[in-house]
Amino acid sequence: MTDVIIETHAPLLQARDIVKSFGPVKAVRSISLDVRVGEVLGLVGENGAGKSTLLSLMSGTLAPDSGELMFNGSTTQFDSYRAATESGIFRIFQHQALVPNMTVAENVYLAHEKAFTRFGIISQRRMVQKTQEIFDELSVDLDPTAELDSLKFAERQVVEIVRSLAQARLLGITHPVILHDEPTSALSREQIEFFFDFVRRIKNQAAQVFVSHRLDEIIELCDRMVVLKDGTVVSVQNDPTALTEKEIHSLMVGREAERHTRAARTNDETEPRLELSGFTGEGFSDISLQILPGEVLGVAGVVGSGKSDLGRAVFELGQGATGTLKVNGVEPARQGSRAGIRSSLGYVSNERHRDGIIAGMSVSHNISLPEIGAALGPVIVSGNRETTNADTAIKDLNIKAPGPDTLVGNLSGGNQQKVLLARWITLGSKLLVLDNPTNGVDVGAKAEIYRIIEGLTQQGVSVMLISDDLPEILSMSDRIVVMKDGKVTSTVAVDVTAPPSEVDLVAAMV
Ligand SMILES: Nc1ncnc2c1ncn2[C@@H]1O[C@H](COP(=O)(O)OP(=O)(O)OP(=O)(O)O)[C@@H](O)[C@H]1O
Repeated sequence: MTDVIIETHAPLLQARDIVKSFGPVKAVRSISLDVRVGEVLGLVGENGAGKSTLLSLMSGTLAPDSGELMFNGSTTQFDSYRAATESGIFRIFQHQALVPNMTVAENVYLAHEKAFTRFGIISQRRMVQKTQEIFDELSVDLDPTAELDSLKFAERQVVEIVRSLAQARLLGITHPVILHDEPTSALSREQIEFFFDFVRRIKNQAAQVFVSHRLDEIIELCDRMVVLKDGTVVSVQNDPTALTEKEIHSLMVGREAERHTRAARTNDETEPRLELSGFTGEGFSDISLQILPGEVLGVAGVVGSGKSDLGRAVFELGQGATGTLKVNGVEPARQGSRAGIRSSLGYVSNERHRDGIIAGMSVSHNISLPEIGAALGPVIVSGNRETTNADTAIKDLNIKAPGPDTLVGNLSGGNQQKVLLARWITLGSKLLVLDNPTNGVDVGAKAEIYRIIEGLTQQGVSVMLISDDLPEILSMSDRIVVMKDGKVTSTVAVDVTAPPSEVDLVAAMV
């Protein structure tokens, strides 16, 4: 950790009584808050509490219905994200806005090449030099000439933040506002340390807001914390370290989170639901494992260990892979994901935006998609059944949506994730491959999802739970396989009364 002497500053960005509704949904009801240079302000709240809407209002993607934004002491109105960045407000998303096959320096000055152009020629040398200067100043040990692709995810995130600082300087702005929107959800613990260290190091350079569902991270990183509930600020805490996760959660919802404890597997069927032997494909090799009916097999490993590749390959029934894959004792034809669905497999990917959700479709259509997608011929899903299924899912998974016809793109991130899970539950899949299924889901909803998974396993559903969330994998799994460099390096049986510690699991992972 780097020690930084923090200077105190006047508020850089202020929201005053800001209000935003979407039709009947009051996403933000009269919120006022200050963001200051020298601090990281944590923003927490349940799924749908209004965090993303507030960030969109502060960064010009949404206009408030009423209320005002003050930047540097003057009332401001940004009519686009571009206008906000030109004033020095940057939002950093989980899905990085970087260009993979360009160099680090080119990414840092993306869309600002003009500053390095003379007589129509871009001076790469000056761009690299400027990037190196800023890296030196911020003690960033990265090569400006490296291709972005060669960097780890957390390093790319640092490049994105440096870009905000560098571009602000080009525009003559001394202190930008940096809005970190759930930046850690795709990071391993080691990468989180690296990222946090950098965020702390730039405290005096920018005013930073940090949104996360991981309350331990809020306690670890943030100097102040604002708790949102139903679009209002319900609490401002000047020292989050004085609180426990449980206390923060009770501020968020008005009750304390229950820690999930699981009953041991009761199913006594012995024919494996899934059996892999010598299973080899892109990103993993020689995998041998079994999952029994009603069993949760946790798959742990650092980012890049091959666990996500393995999960996807199982769902695709080993298309393009070698070795044995059996579902219920039979080797199915390796025909990809549609055939996987027909073999009663369900899959939640860790990239909900890339291969999960269809934002422009309703909740009910999103839920019935696999049924339609997997069919060999035309299929009729009655509108009534679709609506009933969606109504049930909304109730069971506590999806915050006005109704089954709501477009999924209009739901908060965590609620979109619940819609993805609902697909497979509705379809009655017997083997669920879940890759970080509670990514972006709040603590309360997580407990609901765990209860649902447990209910499914009691009905004989098997689960391959791939997760970077160690408490999740430890509390949900009957057995855990640990992967490293594409191979299974150990298998741990979990005794529900005395599960292994996180430290033991991490030691096996690295
Ligand atoms: N474009 C939109 N159209 C309609 N409703 C919307 C839209 N964007 C957000 N909402 C609604 O506004 C409310 C607040 O959503 P928001 O995305 O701000 O929550 P959040 O706190 O960021 O949640 P999460 O933690 O799940 O990301 C939710 O009820 C959501 O469904």
